[in-house]
Amino acid sequence: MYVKICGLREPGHVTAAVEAGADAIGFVLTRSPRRVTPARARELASAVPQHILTVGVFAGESSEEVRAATLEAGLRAVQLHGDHPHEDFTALKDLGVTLVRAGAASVDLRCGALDEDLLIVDAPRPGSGEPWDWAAVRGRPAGRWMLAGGLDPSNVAEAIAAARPWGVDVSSGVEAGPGVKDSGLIRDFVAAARGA
Ligand SMILES: O=C(O)c1ccccc1N[C@@H]1O[C@H](COP(=O)(O)O)[C@@H](O)[C@H]1O
Repeated sequence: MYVKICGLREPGHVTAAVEAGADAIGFVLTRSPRRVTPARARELASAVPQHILTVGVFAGESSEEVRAATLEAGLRAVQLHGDHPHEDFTALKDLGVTLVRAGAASVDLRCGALDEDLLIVDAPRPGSGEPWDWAAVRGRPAGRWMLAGGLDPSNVAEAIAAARPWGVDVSSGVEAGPGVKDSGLIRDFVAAARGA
């Protein structure tokens, strides 16, 4: 089970995610209580070993803005939320980073449909921590897609059983309060996802 921990802002929480065995760590570079600057993301990502994917999270920025922030932060993946057209993915191909498309269950759920490398199937409001009907995406074609939206250490095993994803992605569910991560919850989440 591939596990991504998103919205990290403090070095101690990055260390907790690395030590817990996360496969990917996300830095939010768009409007959110978890937003960091590209410079801060670079600083935080410098402590992440090469085998863990560092991801910049965007929602609605232009491909030029995404490109500039990703290069400044030195990240290895770009995650685009919302209705980004195919052209945005095409325009970012030459960055040489992993492209992640994130959208609600109502969008085109075929991974690769817009030339992305990974897909995230999320709640209607990303980063809200609101659970949704995870079982609604069960039976979709197998592929590199992550389930997100309202996951936490106590429900991730149930969500995996319901949706049967390739991976899971969490932000709010490993926080003590809005935008404030909790190292214990990060450890619990990774363990629960891997034990599912
Ligand atoms: O985490 C955020 O603040 C965020 C803001 C804007 C777009 C995406 C964001 N995070 C992504 O949202 C889901 C997780 O949401 P939840 O809080 O666990 O319910 C996941 O895809 C994050 O990468």
